[in-house]
Amino acid sequence: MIPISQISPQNKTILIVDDVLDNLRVMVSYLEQLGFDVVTAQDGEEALQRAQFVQPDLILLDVMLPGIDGIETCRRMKAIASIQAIPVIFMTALTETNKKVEGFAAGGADYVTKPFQIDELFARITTQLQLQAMHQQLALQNLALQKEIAERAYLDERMRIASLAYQNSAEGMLVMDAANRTLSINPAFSSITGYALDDLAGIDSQLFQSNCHEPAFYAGLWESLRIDGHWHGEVWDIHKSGERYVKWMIINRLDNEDGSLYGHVAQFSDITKKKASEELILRQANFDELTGLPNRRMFGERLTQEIANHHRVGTSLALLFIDLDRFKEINDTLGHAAGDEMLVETGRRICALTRESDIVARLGGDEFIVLLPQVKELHHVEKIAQALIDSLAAPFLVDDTLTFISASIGISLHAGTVLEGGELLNHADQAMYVAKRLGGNRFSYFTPLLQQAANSRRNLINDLRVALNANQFLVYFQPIVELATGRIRKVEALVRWRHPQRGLLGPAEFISIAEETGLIVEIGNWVFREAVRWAKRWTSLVDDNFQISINISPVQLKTDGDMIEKAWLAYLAEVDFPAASVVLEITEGLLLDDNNKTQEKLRQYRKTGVQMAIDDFGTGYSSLSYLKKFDIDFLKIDKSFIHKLSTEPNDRVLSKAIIMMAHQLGIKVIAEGVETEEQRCFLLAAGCDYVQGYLFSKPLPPEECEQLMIRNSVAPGHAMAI
Ligand SMILES: Nc1nc2c(ncn2[C@@H]2O[C@H](COP(=O)(O)O[C@H]3[C@@H](O)[C@H](n4cnc5c(=O)[nH]c(N)nc54)O[C@@H]3COP(=O)(O)O)[C@@H](O)[C@H]2O)c(=O)[nH]1
Repeated sequence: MIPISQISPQNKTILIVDDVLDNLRVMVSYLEQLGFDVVTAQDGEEALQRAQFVQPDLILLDVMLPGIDGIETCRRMKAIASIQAIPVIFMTALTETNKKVEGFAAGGADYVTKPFQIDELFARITTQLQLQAMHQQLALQNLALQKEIAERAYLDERMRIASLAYQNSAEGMLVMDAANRTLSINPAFSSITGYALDDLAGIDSQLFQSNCHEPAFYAGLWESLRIDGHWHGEVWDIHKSGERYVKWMIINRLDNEDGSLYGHVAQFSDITKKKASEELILRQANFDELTGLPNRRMFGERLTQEIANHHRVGTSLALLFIDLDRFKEINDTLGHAAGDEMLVETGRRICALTRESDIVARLGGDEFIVLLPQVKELHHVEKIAQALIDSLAAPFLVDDTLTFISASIGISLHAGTVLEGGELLNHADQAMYVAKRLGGNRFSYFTPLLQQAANSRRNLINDLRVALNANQFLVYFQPIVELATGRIRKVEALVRWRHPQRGLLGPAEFISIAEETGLIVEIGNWVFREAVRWAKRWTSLVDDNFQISINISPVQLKTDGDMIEKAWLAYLAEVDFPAASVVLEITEGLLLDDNNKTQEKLRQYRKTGVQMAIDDFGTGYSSLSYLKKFDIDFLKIDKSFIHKLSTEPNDRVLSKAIIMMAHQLGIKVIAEGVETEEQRCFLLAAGCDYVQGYLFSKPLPPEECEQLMIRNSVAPGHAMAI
């Protein structure tokens, strides 16, 4: 409570509302003498405006006013938020007793009766000001109190949430004092470690010291906590049951307000299962499931490391590529389980003959590899290779049966020259094939000659990559002649590569590389468009039944899923060339391909109207039943067959039989490689439909082929060779 004596008129403003000017003058002069600031108003409306504008500390309000009286003025003041707290003292006449009661009801704080004693007026003013000051003080205290309550509630809520999180966290938590005694643990701690608070309370927890790690590990941990106040990492620990587990743990130092150590808080999660599954994934990615040996991926990594090492240290390293001879037969005759058993035993025998520093891996199938990282003498490599061959030639006991197998080993050496791992492996692979070609059960080195072939192959691959954009491909055409009339009815498109250094190359020199590298897809698409472009031009020279034969590689079919449906048919529509005028030449192998997708694809092509020819018939399975199944239009008897017609009576019989059976199946026959008049006559007599070969023409550049066709259309002949 502020004593009255402390209420000073200084800086206190009083609004006097009275319509009698004399009254106003007397009161203003008196109150100003006492030190108050005074403002005046002469009616209720003016009083309301001034009060809001001036914000006085107290209002002296006459009851009797013109317009709205003092009671109503007070009532309106109490309804205005900005001034409703200002105390109002009514000034009443002696006779207005009833007005006093009304004044209190309207919100008045006090009253003075006119004519008033000056001392009484002062006493009432200061009392109201004092009360006002007390109200304000109380309001402030109230505000502070409310703030404190809100803060406390906020802190309580935070504590509640923290406690909920602590109790329900999936991570184990532990709080320790400065002497590492356990103060508190949460339920997850107990479920991960098996320990309850009673087991640990007050005891030096030794939490971080299960001795699963070397002492230096724990020393490092404590050192980090001491210096950084923080540590995190993987810790192996022992569950109360005695089982080992691994956890991911974060430890933080807790300080008192003065900076001294309070203790530590540790939180951790059990990562044993996660780690085990990570290890399993890593194992599956890097090791062969059957033999447990490193797989191709891991071997590749180790080889790269060893080559880098080799450059640093300057030693030689050797790769031994081991492939079992006739392993397929074992699988086919004894079954895959027996094959697997042999592979496991093969891995064991190889490991038994190598040192720990050597790397043994299974690349897949029956291919194993040994890397000898520090080769000092060549004869040492040979000794190991021979020992491996001898060991693998020893009988295997599979299913209580003694089984024999042998191995071919290719050796590549890395000494001096800078080679990449893949290249080294490739060399060993090539050398292994040489050993195989020599009969197997032996080893062979990667030689300079093989090296030369490998280099030239690599160059050819590089050249092939740019050949298409450099317009180096050409299409030659070879006529296919109707035997009965001697007329050219079809031409076969045959690709050529005009190599900038090596001249004109035939497909035998680059198609297999194009297939291996996948470039055959782009090349094949280009050949198709080029062939169709010329064929369209030639249809008018021959007739509407004129056809263009285009070779298609199995790789094209397998790589570019909907090549024919999309690109080729769209091109035919674009240039308005009928699908039925295109014959796709495929090999018999494709029909026998177990892959349902390939077979389905062939059937779909057939539905588009494109015709199908089986190329090189007679060199493979020669299965006529497949031809019917796939609705084949033409069968091309292979040139090797035709070339032997004059010398091999059996081939003559077979050729006749093939032609007859094909006709019975509604398939037309084309004989390839017809070089002599004798062959032509025989084929004519045997009822063959078409012939193709040097007797009529070699494959020709398009312009020359066109000239030949013009001549042939005028004078069909038997021998047209130019
Ligand atoms: N995927 C693709 N493969 C293609 C493409 N172009 C060709 N090829 C394949 O290459 C094979 C060899 O073709 P090529 O060297 O052009 O040989 C052809 C003829 O020159 C040759 N032939 C023709 N007549 C005779 C002959 O009387 N004697 C003889 N010794 N050889 C002759 O045969 C080849 C054509 O035969 P074929 O294709 O079997 O009808 C070629 O076979 C295709 O497989 C291509 O664009 N894509």
